[in-house]
Amino acid sequence: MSGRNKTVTERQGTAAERLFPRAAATIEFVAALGRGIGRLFRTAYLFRVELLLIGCGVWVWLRLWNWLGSPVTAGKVLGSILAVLLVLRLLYAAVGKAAPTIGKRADRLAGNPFGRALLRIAAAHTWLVGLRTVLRRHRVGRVLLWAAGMRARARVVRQMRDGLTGVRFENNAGKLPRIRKVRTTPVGERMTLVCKPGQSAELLDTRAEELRAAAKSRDVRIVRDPNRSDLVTVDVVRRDPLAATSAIRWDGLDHDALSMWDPVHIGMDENGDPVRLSMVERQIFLAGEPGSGKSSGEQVITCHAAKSPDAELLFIDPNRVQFAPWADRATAYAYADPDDALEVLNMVRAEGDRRLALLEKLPGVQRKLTREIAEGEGIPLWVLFIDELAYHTSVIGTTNGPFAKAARDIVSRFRAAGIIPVFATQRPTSDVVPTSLRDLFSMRTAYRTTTLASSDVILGEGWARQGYSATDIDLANRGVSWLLAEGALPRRVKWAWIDDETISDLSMTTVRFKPRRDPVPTPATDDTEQEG
Ligand SMILES: Nc1ncnc2c1ncn2[C@@H]1O[C@H](COP(=O)(O)OP(=O)(O)OP(=O)(O)O)[C@@H](O)[C@H]1O
Repeated sequence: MSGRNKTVTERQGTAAERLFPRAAATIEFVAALGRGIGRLFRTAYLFRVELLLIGCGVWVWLRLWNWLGSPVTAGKVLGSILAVLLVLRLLYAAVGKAAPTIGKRADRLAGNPFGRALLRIAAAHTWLVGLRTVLRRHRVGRVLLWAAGMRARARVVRQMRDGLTGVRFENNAGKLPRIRKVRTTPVGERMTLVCKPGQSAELLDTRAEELRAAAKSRDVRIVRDPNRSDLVTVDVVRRDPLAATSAIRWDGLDHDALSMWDPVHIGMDENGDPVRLSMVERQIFLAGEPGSGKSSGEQVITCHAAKSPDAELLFIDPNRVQFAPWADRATAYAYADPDDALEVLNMVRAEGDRRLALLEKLPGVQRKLTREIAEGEGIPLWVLFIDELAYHTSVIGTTNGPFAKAARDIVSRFRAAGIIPVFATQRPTSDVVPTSLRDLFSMRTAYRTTTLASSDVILGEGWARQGYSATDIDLANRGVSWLLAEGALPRRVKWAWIDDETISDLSMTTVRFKPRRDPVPTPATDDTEQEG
C-alpha cells in the first residue's frame, strides 16, 4: 500500500509545479527540446565528416545543375563520377589483397595479355602505397594524408564508442573514457583515451577482443602510457603494410666500406622508413619458427660487419651451411663440434678480459671501449654469431653446461669491451635456452611463431596480450619480425634481403677488410671442416 501511495505522490509533482503548473510545463518543454537538440548535435558531430562530404556533394551538384541547365543531368553526371570513384576504391582494396599472390606468380602472368594487365595494376598499387610513404615526408603531403583519413578517423571514434558502450565500460557515474586524440597511422588509426575514475588500461585490455570486433579491424593494441596511467593508446590495426612488400634492398650494398660503429641498416618498418640499429654495446637475439627468416636477418648484420674494416667476425654455426661462405673473412669458425664451439667462446672471453684489463690501465676512468680508444689502440669490434643456439644448449649440451655458461658470461660481461653477440634460435623456451641468458639481450626480434606463449617468450611477458604477437605475422611473408629495441613499443620490421650470390661475392671481396693482427688460432681448422 505504501508503495502505491508513494507513486501517487510522485505524480503530483513538486510544490512549485503545483503552484505554477503552466510555467512548469513550459520549462519542461524547453528542457526536453534542449535535450533533443543536444542529442541531435552530438549525433551530427559524430557524423560531421560524412555531413561535410554530403554538403560538398550537394554543392558540386548545384554547380553542375547551373552549368548543364538540368538537375537530372547534373545528378547523372555526379552519380557517374561517384560510381567510378567507388569502383576505383574497391579495385585498390582488392589489388592490395591480391598483390602478394600476383607478385609470386609474376613469371606465369607475364605470358598473356590479361596477366600483364594484372601485373601493371599491381605495380600501380605498389606505386600508390609507396606514394603514401613519400607524402608522409613532406608537410603538404601530411596535410593531404590527414584530409584523406578524416572519414576513417570519424568512423573509428563511433566504432570505439559503440564498442565501449556494448561492453558496458561506463564507470559508476555512467561515463565512458574520453577520446582525446585520433590520428591515422600506416596500419590504421591510433587513439588516445583518457580513463575516468574506475577505469584503467588493464580493464580495457580485458575487452580487447570485443573492441577489435567493434572496430571491424585485424587487431587492437592497447598500451598504458608509462607516465600517466589514465592515458591509454589504442592502435586499431586494419592493414599490414609489410604484407605486399617485395624483398627490401639492403642499402649497405651502395657503400664500398662500412663501419661497425655506425648503425646497421636492417630493413624497413611499417611506416616505410628504413630501420637502423646501432650494435655497439648491444646484444641482439633473433628467434622464430623454422624458415621465418632468422638466418637471413643474421646475414644482414654479417654483411655489414664483413664490410667494416673495424670488425672481426666469429661464427658458431651448427647448420654448417648458413655461414660457410664467411669462413675466410672470419677470425674463428666452429661448426657442430661442441669442443670447437666452446673454444670459440673461450677465445672471446679471453679477448674480452684482455680488453677490460687494457681499459683499466688507460689513463683516467675508461668505462667502455669507445671509437676513439678502439682506433687509437687498434682494437676491432668483435661480432659473435651463434646460429641455432639451442643446438649447443639443449641438443648436445645442457642449459647449465659449459657452453651455456660461457655464452651467458660473454653477453653479461663484455658489452663494454666491444663484443657484440648476435644469437639466433628457433624456440627460446627455458628448457632450450636458459632464461638467465635470454633476459640479458637488450634487443630482441620475434619472427613468426605458432603460439602467443612463444612470442612472449622472445619479446617478454605480456606483449602478445597487448597485440604485439608474432603469431599474426603472415606465414608467407618471410623476414617480418617484431623488433624490441629502442623505444617503448615493439616495431614491426621487414628485414632486408641479401641474395646468395651477393653473399658469396661479399664473402670473397671483404676478406681484404679482415683486420690485420696476429693470427688467432681458429678452432675449426681441420681439413674436413674447411671443405664444408
Ligand atoms: N627478409 C626476407 N625477405 C624475403 N625473403 C626472405 C627474407 N628472409 C627470409 N626469406 C625467405 O625465407 C627463407 C628462409 O629463411 P631463413 O633460412 O633465414 O629462415 P630461418 O628462420 O633461419 O630458418 P631455420 O630456422 O630453418 O634456419 C629464405 O630462403 C628466403 O626465401
